[in-house]
Amino acid sequence: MAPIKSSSKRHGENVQVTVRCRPPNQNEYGSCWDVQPSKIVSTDHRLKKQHEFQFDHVLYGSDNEILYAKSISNLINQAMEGYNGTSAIVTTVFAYGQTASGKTFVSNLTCHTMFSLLKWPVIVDHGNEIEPGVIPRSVDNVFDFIKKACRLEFLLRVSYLEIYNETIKDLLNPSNDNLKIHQDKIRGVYVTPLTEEVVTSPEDVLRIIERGEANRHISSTDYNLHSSRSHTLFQMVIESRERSSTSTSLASHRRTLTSTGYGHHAARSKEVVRISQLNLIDLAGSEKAASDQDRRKEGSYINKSLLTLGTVISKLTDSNAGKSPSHIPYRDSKLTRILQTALSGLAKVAVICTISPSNLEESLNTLKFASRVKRITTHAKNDEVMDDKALLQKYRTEIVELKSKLQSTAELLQKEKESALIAERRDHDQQMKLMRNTRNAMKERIDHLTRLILTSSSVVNNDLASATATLQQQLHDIQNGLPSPPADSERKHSNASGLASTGGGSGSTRQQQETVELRKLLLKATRESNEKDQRILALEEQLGQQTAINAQLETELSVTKAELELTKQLQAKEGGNENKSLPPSVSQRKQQLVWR
Ligand SMILES: Nc1ncnc2c1ncn2[C@@H]1O[C@H](COP(=O)(O)OP(=O)(O)OP(=O)(O)O)[C@@H](O)[C@H]1O
Repeated sequence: MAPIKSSSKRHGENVQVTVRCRPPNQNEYGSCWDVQPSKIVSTDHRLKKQHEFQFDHVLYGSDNEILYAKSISNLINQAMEGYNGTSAIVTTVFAYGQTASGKTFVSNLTCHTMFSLLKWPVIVDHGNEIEPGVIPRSVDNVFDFIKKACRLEFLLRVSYLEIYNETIKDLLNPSNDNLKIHQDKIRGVYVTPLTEEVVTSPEDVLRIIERGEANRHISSTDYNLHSSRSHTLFQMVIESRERSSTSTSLASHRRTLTSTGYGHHAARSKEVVRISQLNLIDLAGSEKAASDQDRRKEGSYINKSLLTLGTVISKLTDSNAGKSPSHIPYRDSKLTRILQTALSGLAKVAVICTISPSNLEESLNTLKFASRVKRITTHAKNDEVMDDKALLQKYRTEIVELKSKLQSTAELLQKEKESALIAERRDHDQQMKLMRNTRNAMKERIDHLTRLILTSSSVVNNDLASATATLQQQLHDIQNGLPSPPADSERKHSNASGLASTGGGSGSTRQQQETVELRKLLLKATRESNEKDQRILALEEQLGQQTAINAQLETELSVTKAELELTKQLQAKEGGNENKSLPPSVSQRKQQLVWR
């Protein structure tokens, strides 16, 4: 992916070097060094001559706050805002020194102290009281900066790797233990495939470091109880851009997409995403041969890569001093290859060299290394990148696109909802109509069936209903002064009784007559019905009595049969006449049964 726009400005400056001499531990007595604010002088008479070195800062003791404030803080702020207030840079901080001289104490990556470090207490680490080191302070600084930078927006991603025995391992994904180094014009030298995690709080960062620390090679050696057996690189990529370009409105998005190019400066500058890189490196320390075989093997890899680092620094110093440029062996070790961008002068670099107070020879080597590094001139490259690799830009674009999609989806959804409501209402109406029709049909069917089933009361009701209807009709006719036609019942009754309708009598008289006749009919029907009911009741009672008698007879019959059987058996024994021997009760019962 080619960058849309990248601009570079160069400002030459020396690497910033700080030397810190740690206090003696319980096995050490006194110090071979006289430490002054920016100068360190050897005081040991074993040396043939006195050595004196000048650095940006020379410190003694354990105060990490002063070390951070003097050597690092400024650099981190520059990384965040872009120095000269215009652009972003690559910043590399590394700690260099012999084993057990205090490099890890400076960077302070000890995982079990990480979370308490955020609260800035005095921590006890391996029995020593320590303060938070460069890494937690830098993380805090980064987030403090973001809090105050109202006109900018940021996106931070971090990675964490180690170089152990010349293989590169992803500390955030330990199964990825043979990472490769690549280089291109846009990204410079980079390691791949390396896990990068987007972070949004200091806690996020420290949690990630803690995860990485758990996978790092740390062992006990002859010189240090918790010795780093690998070089580690903690990297934070800081993307930033002007907040005015964060407008995520659809209109502005469309303007951006349809813009014919980025030629117009104002329009272009709004879209610029600056990418800074902050590299915090904790080197393993040079050491003499260890007694343990594994430690010896690790030590030889550590020493070899540090030696290559020394050679690279020497060659760089030579070329900076105007001597004919020679081949710089960056590729001779993974460490120098990874540091190539920083060491070749395209970064702002701060080196913290640590020395032990009593180790003369090793400390002298460290100080010589430090003074060589001090002579290197770097040219921090200001990258203004409009590249679709910039996550910030990518995420913003995605947000705008998603918002636009969300809006159209919401509109579509609303329309769908409305048409669904209309359709639903239509369906509902149809269903209601259908149900109403079904209900009516059912009602009609019930009425019809009810009418078909005749009962005494239904018949009486029918008669009453038709009589009532006739009466109502007649009443209606009377009220309207119309001659009322004779009712069916009346006609029947008249025919039956031989009376002929005169047709000339007054309406009310005829009406009264008809009413009387009807009443008679009703009374007769009711009487008949009552009589029938009574007859039925009497018959039911009779039936009940008969059933009871039958039951009694059944019982008696079975008793008699038993008695008969008994008698027969007795007769058979006695050999006598049947009639003669029948008991009187049995003969009587026989007669009763016959009679019944
Ligand atoms: N400035 C200091 N003040 C007090 N104690 C210190 C200081 N620097 C280092 N120490 C202590 O010295 C011991 C060794 O320090 P540290 O582990 O940081 O050394 P190192 O250079 O990282 O060693 P290695 O290269 O073996 O990892 C630790 O116990 C540490 O607490």
